[in-house]
Amino acid sequence: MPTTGDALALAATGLRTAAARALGVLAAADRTAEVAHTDRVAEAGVARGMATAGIAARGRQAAGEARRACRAAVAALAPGAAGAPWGSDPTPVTDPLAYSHCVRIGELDGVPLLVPLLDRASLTAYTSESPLGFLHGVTLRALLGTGPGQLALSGFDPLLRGLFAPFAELRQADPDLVEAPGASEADLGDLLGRLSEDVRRITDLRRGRGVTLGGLRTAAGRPVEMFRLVVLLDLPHGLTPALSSTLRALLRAGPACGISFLLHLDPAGPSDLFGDVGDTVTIGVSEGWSRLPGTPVRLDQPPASRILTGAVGAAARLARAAAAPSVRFAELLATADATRSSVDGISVPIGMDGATVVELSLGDERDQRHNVLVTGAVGQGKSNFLKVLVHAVAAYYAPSQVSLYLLDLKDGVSFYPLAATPDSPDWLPQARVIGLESDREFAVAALDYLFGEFERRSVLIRPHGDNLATYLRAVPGTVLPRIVVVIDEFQVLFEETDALTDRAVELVERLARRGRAYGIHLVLASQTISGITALLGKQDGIYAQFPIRIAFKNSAGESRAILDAQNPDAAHLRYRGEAIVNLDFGQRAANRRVVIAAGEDTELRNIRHTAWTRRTGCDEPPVVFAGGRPAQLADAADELLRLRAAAPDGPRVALLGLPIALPLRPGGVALSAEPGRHLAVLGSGGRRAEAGGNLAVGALQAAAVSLALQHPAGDATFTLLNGLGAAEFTGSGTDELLRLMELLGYPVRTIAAPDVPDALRDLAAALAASTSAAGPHYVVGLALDRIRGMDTPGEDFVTGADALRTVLRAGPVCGTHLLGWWTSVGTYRSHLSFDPSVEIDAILAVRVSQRDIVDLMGHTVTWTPRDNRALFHDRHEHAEPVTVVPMAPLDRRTASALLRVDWNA
Ligand SMILES: Nc1ncnc2c1ncn2[C@@H]1O[C@H](COP(=O)(O)OP(=O)(O)OP(=O)(O)O)[C@@H](O)[C@H]1O
Repeated sequence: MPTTGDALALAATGLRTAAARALGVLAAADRTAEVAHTDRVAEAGVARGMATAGIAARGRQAAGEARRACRAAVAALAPGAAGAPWGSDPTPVTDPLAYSHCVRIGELDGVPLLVPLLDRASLTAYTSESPLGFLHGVTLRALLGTGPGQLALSGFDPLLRGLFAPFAELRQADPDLVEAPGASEADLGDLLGRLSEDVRRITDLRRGRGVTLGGLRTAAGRPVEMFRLVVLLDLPHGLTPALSSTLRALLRAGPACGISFLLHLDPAGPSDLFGDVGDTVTIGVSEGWSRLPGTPVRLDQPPASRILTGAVGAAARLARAAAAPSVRFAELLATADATRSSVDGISVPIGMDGATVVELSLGDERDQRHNVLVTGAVGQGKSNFLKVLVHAVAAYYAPSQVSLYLLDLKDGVSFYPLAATPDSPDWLPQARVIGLESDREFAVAALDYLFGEFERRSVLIRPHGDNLATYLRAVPGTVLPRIVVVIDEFQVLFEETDALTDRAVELVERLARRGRAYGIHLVLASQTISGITALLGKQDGIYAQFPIRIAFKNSAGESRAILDAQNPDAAHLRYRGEAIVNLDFGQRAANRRVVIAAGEDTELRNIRHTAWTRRTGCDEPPVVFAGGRPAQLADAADELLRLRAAAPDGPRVALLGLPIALPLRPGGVALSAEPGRHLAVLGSGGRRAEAGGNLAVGALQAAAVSLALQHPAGDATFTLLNGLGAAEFTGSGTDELLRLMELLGYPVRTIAAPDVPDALRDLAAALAASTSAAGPHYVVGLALDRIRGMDTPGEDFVTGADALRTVLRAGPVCGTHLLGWWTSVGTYRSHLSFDPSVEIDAILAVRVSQRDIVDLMGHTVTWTPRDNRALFHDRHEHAEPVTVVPMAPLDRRTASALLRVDWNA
């Protein structure tokens, strides 16, 4: 970077060469320069050069070359927008060491007129007009020409003109960059006092080196201290004789310490108060003109407010990015080789406090902490922290030492890469359960499962003083990993007022309170914990089980909610990724400001891959629940093979979907010979493709195919009663079903809607006459409520509905089972007898209202219809209904995948 001296020399050389070459009047130019030199304005050095250039150029027609020379000087002295006319979108410089030695204030005969500023001088402007436009222009130029976050603004605004209002965004980015201007004499005294301190401190830094702050920064190659521009309005307001002399001292000593002043004086006051002090340039501003010796200068128009706010915004963004401290995750993990033992706890590095690496320790001993609460406003680094924590655990602990249960209750994608994906076959072996876009049901199911694990462990560990470490030492060789349960956006668990929330509160409370003894630790993260009403009253009880509090930047209210009523410090954090880490229930004295490591994607991928290749004895991939995706029958191949192998000895199971429970395993209705072993699918099913297509039809297709595969001997028949129109038949993949069943060896007999009542009458008659089982027969009914004539008596005075009831009553014992879908619950009721539950045990409700659910399943059951979910109740098997993800309708891909399976393996 050229120094000011270089640039001045450059300007002078350019000027002289240009002048000499053009006219050979170097002497005259020098004389002009000399004239200018005697003037106080030109004392400021660069202004002198520029004025000279302008005068020389005007006088000698060497404007072109002189201007070129000037341009080079301008670029060096006033980088970027500091020296350029206002364009439409002035941008800040990005070099952290750049600073505005000079700023442009106008033009002199077509030559930019620069005045020296940072590191060199101060500027006094006399004007009786509003000075704000001029001062904002100079301030903005200084800001844009100085490295991001390297110029701080201080001010005095006794008439409350809104001195720094346009710089509010910079203040938001970093409050240290824009101090709120003072207005009273006391404020001015305080400001000048602090500045005197700064000058003393920076003078100490420079001692013996004879350089300015800018020189010191250049020599060090890094930003040592920042520059400060002090804008004082409406002087001599507030200026006592004592303060005046302090200010004079600061004008002399400040610039070399990086502190320059921009003073506005009212011409009605004492004239030329500071013009003779140090390197202060004085100009008078009047209607856009300023007078230099003998030469009127056209000042630049103040920047338009759009330009001003846009440019300040750009500077603020750069300042924010440049200022944020960053810690590389890889540096923290230098020696991670997955060999740590979790017997006595888990300890992993998460960030830095200054030069100290900060570890997070989870354990049960007196000096350890067992559960963690995390909050932070949107985008402040909470998800990054959870990723860092999970990957640090994977880097230090083998799967035999730690198991991770990871639930994301929002649409977050943070945990997505931990499971195998189409692009990368590896998965994180420490992860046992990954819930992506989990809903409350899945989270509660996971907590239920963990509570089962808690009870299992309690039987083993209780005899050993309820202490995991004692137990593991007493029974060497036992593998009992510590469990870390991470729930992101955990407040979703408690959002409703229903039985599920009650269960969630109960489970979280129990696991938080008692899980520690058995090596179960909770990490609960949320944007907000102040609004969790379900925990009101219990709050102290539950949160008292979370000694570790990690608070990213948030509101003061949230800070007090997560830390302590007396602890608003998370609101004062400045950078994203910075957090208060507090191991003492949020007590303010225990606050530690930590820069959490930044988990960069490639680093995280490498950690996962290493963990995956090292996964000895852990070949089971994690259970992945992707709550937003419909279930696919092709994914149930393992379960189908198991059912097929068990088929000769037990009832066949019609698979319908994925019950939300752990272990996550496809489920359905077992069709034994007992009365009532049929299935009713009720509700509209939903037709939107993005909601998984018609899930009622999908569930029935899955039921048919899964039953067929459980009759390896080919000893079953299938009949389809079709109430669907042609378009819906094809659109719902039912033609695909027929094709697949044919290929599997089970051609389906399809009965068209008008023939259904007769077909039912025939079937009822055959069943009534039969005394022994006629062989398995599955009757699949689609849209049975759309079949006309079900109530019309036939020749034998029997209606289709009568025949249906006979089939339901007489079917199971003969191996005949109905799997039927009714859109309307009312029609379903009218087709069956007074109490349908006598005839059909199992109901899958897809898009059924709460009122109908109460009617069908009892008044204690609550249900909100939603995409991709159904409520399943098999009266015979379960006391309570369960939520399931129904199987999606068949398509060509699923059918091909099913055909590729070797069912006889
Ligand atoms: N410790 C950090 N160091 C550096 N950059 C970070 C750090 N933490 C977060 N960031 C940056 O901030 C961005 C937002 O972080 P993150 O997604 O973790 O925020 P969040 O609080 O989880 O947001 P949300 O609530 O929207 O999920 C990240 O993309 C990352 O670039």
